Amino acid sequence: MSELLRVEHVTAGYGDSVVLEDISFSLQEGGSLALLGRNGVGKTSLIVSLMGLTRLHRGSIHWRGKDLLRLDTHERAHAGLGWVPQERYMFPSLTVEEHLTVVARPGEWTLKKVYEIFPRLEERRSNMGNQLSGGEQQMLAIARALMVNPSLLLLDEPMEGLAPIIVQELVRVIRKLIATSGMAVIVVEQHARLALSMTERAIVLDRGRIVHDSDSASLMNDAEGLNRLVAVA
Ligand SMILES: Nc1ncnc2c1ncn2[C@@H]1O[C@H](COP(=O)(O)OP(=O)(O)OP(=O)(O)O)[C@@H](O)[C@H]1O
Repeated sequence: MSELLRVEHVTAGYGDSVVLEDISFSLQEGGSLALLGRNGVGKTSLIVSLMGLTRLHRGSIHWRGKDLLRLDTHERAHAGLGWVPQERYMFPSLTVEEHLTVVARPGEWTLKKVYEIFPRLEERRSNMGNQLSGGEQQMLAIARALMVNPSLLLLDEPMEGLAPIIVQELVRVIRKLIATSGMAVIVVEQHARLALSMTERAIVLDRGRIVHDSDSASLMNDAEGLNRLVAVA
């Protein structure tokens, strides 16, 4: 597998304030990474930095060997970064199906295939964005990102605020995406064990720095370390 993303010594923030310091990691095509850490340590800031929405003070980001920093957010999306933000940004005046078709780009992911993995969205295809439950909105947010046919899916706390049964359903879908789609995934999650169970590798942030980098299975098996790093229940 070849390298998809390489982040080197990235220091970034908002205006003059620095919230990420000296971040380095890489991701292979089709790879999966859990991005963990307590509240406010910089997980979302790292995701939005990949999309070009923070101020980069130092460092470099390469995408398939090319300088990603030269591209604006829109161009990064076109290059294959599929971002599912924490806020789901549904449009009240569009139906489920319209949300999906307006962004569609050619590739493996079609309306039919997206409905296969999210049958609930097919049932709701004519409902408006504001007529969906939180879980359905999250499914639609992921489905919408898939319709763009990204090479990397960035999931920012996809399970947040969802009922356990919906969490189970989403975990099943995300596992399947990671295992079978050839698409790379970075998942930010408060539920550390859940994220570790879905991914190959994990990094943990603390106050804007990477304090742990390993394969997900070994962090999962290190209950004490995991508790120290992310204070899991
Ligand atoms: N738009 C912004 N402008 C200024 N500071 C921000 C902005 N967004 C986040 N921050 C600050 O950056 C730091 C990291 O926040 P971030 O949201 O990246 O952390 P997080 O790990 O994703 O937290 P959470 O789990 O609560 O979402 C925090 O101190 C936060 O206050």
